[in-house]
This record gives sequence, structure tokens and C-alpha cells, in this order.
Amino acid sequence: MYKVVFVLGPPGSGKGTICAQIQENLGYVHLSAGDLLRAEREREGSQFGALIENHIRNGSIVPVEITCSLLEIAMIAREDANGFLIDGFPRNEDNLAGWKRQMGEKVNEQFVLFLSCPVDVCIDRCLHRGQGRTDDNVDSLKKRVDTYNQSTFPIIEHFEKLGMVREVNSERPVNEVYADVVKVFAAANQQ
Ligand SMILES: Nc1ncnc2c1ncn2[C@@H]1O[C@H](COP(=O)(O)OP(=O)(O)O)[C@@H](O)[C@H]1O
Ligand SMILES: Nc1ccn([C@H]2C[C@H](O)[C@@H](COP(=O)(O)OP(=O)(O)O)O2)c(=O)n1
Ligand SMILES: [Mg+2]
Repeated sequence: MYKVVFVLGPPGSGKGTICAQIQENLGYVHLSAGDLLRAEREREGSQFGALIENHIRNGSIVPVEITCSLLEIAMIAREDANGFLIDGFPRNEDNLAGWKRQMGEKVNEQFVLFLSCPVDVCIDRCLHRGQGRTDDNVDSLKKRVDTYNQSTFPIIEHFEKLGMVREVNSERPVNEVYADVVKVFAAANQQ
């Protein structure tokens, strides 16, 4: 069984930043659904490149069969891992249902780390992220925030009802956010 922590929050809430630090210090392997999709978009011979780019620019969500397969392939490649941080997934009902179908029997879902941050702060961070992403512009960001509010937040609420959500306010400086995140992992791993 793979041990899995889902990391969710609005675009720019700091998911990638915090996951990199957890990977470095706690031995979890960081898998960003967005990074895997961008890599697949660039892969020569991929039949999904154009479809992925359309969704990324539109701030809409790629069909789960594609994303979940990329995640599973990446997990199989790191079967030695202590656990996995699944960053930016599941982002909607389709993601959640497809994950349950494909991975439900193979994973132990530890908890959901929810990085909460006001949307205006998040948008500002994305506009200054400096990674040259095709979706870090005002138009795409509006759509991504709509998708977050309409489709992703209900998934967080679903996990909340199951008692699985650990919320950390990520509006603060990274070192403060990280310190609280470490406490969440310590508590979860004590059980
Ligand atoms: N706590 C924080 N305070 C200020 N800036 C942050 C913080 N966390 C992340 N950032 C910056 O905000 C941008 C988005 O962070 P990132 O980790 O890519 O977020 P996400 O993966 O949730 O979209 C990056 O430029 C990052 O350096
Ligand atoms: N589960 C996912 C995750 C990301 N995507 C697509 C759509 C998202 O707007 C983009 C970018 O996702 P990414 O997690 O990299 O974005 P943020 O880190 O939240 O800014 O990728 C997806 O279709 N399905
Ligand atoms: Mg990210």
C-alpha cells in the first residue's frame, strides 16, 4: 500500500513550495499533478499535449484518466518511498472518482493538507512566480480561481466531512507555514 497525503489549496497558496521542503526533510516523495501534466505536454510523441495545454490555459481540469495514470507511473517508479505528497490532486469530482477507481485499493490516504490563503494574495503570488507558465496571467488566473471555488473547494469539504483535513494558514511567511506543516506531519505519524 502506498502512503499518500493530498495537498490542496488555491493556485499560489504555496503547495509546491511546502511540498519541496517536506520532501527534503521528511522523506516523502513530492508528485505535483500540474508538473506531471506539463512534462507530458512537452513529451515528444504524446497524444495529449494539445489537450493538456488547452486545459491549463483555460484553468479547467484534465480528464482524470490522463492525470491519474501519470501519478501511478510516477509512484511505481518510486516504490521505495516512505510516502507520497500528491500536490494539486484531486481537484474535482472526476479526479476523485477516477482516483478511487484506479488507486482506491492500492493506497492508504493519511490526510489532506489544506493550505488556505486569500485569493487576492494567491493571484499576486502567481503573477510574480516567474516560472514563465502559460497560465500565470490575469485571464487564466480568473478561470483557475473559479475552478478552485466551484470544483476543488467541494472536494476539500468532502474530505473535511471524513475528518481528514488539516488546515494550515499559508498567508504567512514560508518558515511559519512550514513549521505548522511539520507539526501536522508529526502528529499524523505518531498515530
Ligand atoms: N508563504 C509564502 N509567502 C510568500 N510567497 C510564497 C509563499 N509560499 C509560496 N510563495 C511564492 O508564491 C508563488 C507560488 O507558490 P507555489 O509553491 O508555486 O504555489 P502553488 O503550487 O500552490 O501554486 C511562488 O513564487 C512562491 O515562491
Ligand atoms: N489534478 C490536476 C492538476 C492540475 N491540472 C492542470 C489545470 C491546472 O490549472 C494546471 C496547473 O496546476 P498546478 O497544480 O501546477 O497549479 P498551481 O500549483 O495550483 O498554481 O494543471 C489538472 O488539470 N488536474
Ligand atoms: Mg504548484
